[in-house]
Amino acid sequence: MKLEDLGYTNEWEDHRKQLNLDAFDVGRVIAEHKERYIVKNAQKEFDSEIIGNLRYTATSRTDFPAVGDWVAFSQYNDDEALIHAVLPRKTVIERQAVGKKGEKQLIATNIDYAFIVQAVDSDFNINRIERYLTICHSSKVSPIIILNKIDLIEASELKEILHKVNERIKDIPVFTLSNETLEGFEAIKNSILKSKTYCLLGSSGVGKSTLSNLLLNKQIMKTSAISNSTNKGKHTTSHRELLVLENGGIIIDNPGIREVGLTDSSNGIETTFDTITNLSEQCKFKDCTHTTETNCAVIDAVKNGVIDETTYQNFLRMGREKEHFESTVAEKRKKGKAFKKMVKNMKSNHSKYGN
Ligand SMILES: Nc1nc2c(ncn2[C@@H]2O[C@H](COP(=O)(O)OP(=O)(O)OP(=O)(O)O)[C@@H](O)[C@H]2O)c(=O)[nH]1
Ligand SMILES: [Zn+2]
Repeated sequence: MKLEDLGYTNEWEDHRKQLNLDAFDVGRVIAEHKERYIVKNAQKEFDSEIIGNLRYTATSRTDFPAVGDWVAFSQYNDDEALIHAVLPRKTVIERQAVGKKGEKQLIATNIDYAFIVQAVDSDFNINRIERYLTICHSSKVSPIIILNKIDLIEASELKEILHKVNERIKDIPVFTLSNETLEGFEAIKNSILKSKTYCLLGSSGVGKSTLSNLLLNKQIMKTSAISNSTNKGKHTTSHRELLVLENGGIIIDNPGIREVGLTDSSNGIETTFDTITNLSEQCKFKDCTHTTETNCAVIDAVKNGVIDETTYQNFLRMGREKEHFESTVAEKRKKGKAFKKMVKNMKSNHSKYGN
């Protein structure tokens, strides 16, 4: 195996040189568990942790390595290593941290393509597809839609679903699949590119694990415990979340990807709903919210049936969520500043009174 087989490119090599990390080895994080990481290079896997300096200078969770990251590391034992730096990320999939408003949590990095998996029976929901598309666009990950479980519906129903999808979603590949009969499987497998990294997005039960097991020929999914020579209590996860497929594609199958929420998606929403964005240039008011204004090109388009009512509702809802997320971040920053100011005042008072 070569580093390239894990997805390494000249781009990262250039970064490594620019950052003066030549003295270190480079490897990819293939699993993470409680701040311990499995880092893989061309030769082997290392049970790793980050150096203190990286820990102390970290200002948020996103400064820590995540599955998919390229890291500069130094080996200190047969199979143990220290991570010194995370190389710049090409793409990032993140979500709002559970229970922590406004804080982001990395789910996986350096993913090239995301399979958005949806089951055509009970789970099928075009709004949800759009939601995942938004996440992909804001993460700079290229989406590919997979409509799974086609064995559970009639051909005519599938035709209808495909029609709906093609009407609402443009320029994105759509595959149909049955993990059960394997219809459509070869086409998906053959579309996978060597040394490119893929992930699977979608609700629970849509068939993501079944598909990745099929792609992996199953054997590789078996979890094998990492070396016993590592200290007790420091044991890392035994589950690899990044795996190389037989045909050279790389897959990240990661439980964190479930329930991916909407964080600040910069212009992700705008990309998915580019019709709406284009139209909004024709609105009478520059800051039109497309909700109650007169001479709003978007509302008119909805009335005339140019824009689907659900797409419009989705657009408004995501806009509200994005706003909410941004305001909680702003609030946190404000609180942080106020706290710092208070500390500073306290300190200067102390020095004034000679304490
Ligand atoms: N009929 C049918 N059942 C399928 C198909 N794909 C998966 N299933 C079944 O659907 C159930 C859920 O599949 P999983 O692969 O575990 O779904 P998942 O998306 O990984 O779900 P989580 O692990 O909860 O995220 C299992 O019982 C599968 O056997 C399919 O194409 N057709
Ligand atoms: Zn408007």
